[in-house]
Amino acid sequence: MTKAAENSCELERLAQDIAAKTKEFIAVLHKNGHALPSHDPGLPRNQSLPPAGVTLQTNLMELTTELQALVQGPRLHVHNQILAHVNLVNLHAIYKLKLQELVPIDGSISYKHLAKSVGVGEDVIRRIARYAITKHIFQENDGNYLAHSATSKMLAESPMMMEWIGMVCEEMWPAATQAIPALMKWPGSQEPQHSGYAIAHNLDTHVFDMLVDQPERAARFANAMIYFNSNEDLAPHHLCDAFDWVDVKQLVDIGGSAGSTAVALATRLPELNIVIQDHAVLGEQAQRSIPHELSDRIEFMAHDFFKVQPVHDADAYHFRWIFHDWPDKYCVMLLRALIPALKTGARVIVSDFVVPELGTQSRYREGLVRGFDLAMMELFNAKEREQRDWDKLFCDADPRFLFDGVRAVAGADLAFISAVWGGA
Ligand SMILES: C[S@@+](CC[C@H](N)C(=O)[O-])C[C@H]1O[C@@H](n2cnc3c(N)ncnc32)[C@H](O)[C@@H]1O
Repeated sequence: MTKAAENSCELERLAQDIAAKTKEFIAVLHKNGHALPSHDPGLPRNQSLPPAGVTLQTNLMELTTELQALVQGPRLHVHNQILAHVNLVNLHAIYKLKLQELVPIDGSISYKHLAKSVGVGEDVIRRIARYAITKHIFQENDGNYLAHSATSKMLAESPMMMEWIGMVCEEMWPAATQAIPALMKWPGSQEPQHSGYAIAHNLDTHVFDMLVDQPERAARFANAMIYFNSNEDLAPHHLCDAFDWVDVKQLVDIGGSAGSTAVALATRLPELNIVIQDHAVLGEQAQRSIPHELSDRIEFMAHDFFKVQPVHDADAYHFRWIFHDWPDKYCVMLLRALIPALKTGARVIVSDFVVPELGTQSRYREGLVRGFDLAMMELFNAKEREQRDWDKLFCDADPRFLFDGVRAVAGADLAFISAVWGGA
């Protein structure tokens, strides 16, 4: 078979698979009483799909991404990736001008009125809105009025997602433009301040050390984490299914931010007591997020995780999305800071991505994790790690950490990596 014939077979195979999976997806939605996907803002959203629906959704994303790449051909495929950067210009405008809030939930607003409210020219507002409309964000009525689509309505009703958008547009995006200059300026560096973020924001410390003195930016970072954690595939409660918790009565959640993980664990594990440790600046936000009925089992403690661990003899010490913020040298320091507090058999758990070996998952799924990897590079000169990197980190920190492998939980994007303290 010629190469051209093979490609046409590949296209047809993808199209047939897409048609078959779409049918299955619709059947699952019907079976579970869900509305079919639509851009209509009047239809229900946030339908939590059953596991079969989530799998089909992922399959369809994988297949349609592959179909698009083939149909576009190499030139258009790259061309469209480059053009996509203006999506951030558009989302930044929506965030900054609060357009999602100004458009009434059940009505519309004229461009003229909108322009007056935000103090920007009507022509500019119309251009921003009309680009957004091409991405299914907002819809236009009668040529002069802006109304919600399903997506813009979701933005209006998701303040934490808007915080994430603001964080990406104002903190990460400038950093992204400096990521490669940083690599070239400090080749092979193991210092977190040798990053695109540091150049873009004129910093000589780690991002989190800067945030200590900037409560508003710190709160936006924490809110972005709350948004992430509210997505089922990244929800902290999956950790409950990774281990047998019978013997775990006390856990320290190190770098636990405003407490999403602590609340999720304490809700499902009624015997568990949790200490959240983070910078003092997050204490108030954490106190607010702990429900009254859990307040006798969760406490917040201000603690710098590079200093010696003050909570001795806990059954488990947990780091969620901490190690990927730091180069290896600092991860080893984090583990060593625990040692004086550890009793024999204490478990150290890390909830983080594990980068799959190249080609062992779909390009779509592998691309998501490798995207985080580059984001960690731009922000902190840090990285996501493969399984062997995790093993090595524990080993480099101290051979008495007995690496206990990586656990996966169905439906969870993060993996659960752990080691047991074998020292006396
Ligand atoms: C990416 S966030 C992860 C938050 C949380 N574990 C989660 O999964 O939602 C990293 C956290 O580490 C905290 N952090 C950074 N440096 C720290 C330090 N030296 N001591 C304690 N916490 C720190 C930050 O304040 C932030 O809450």
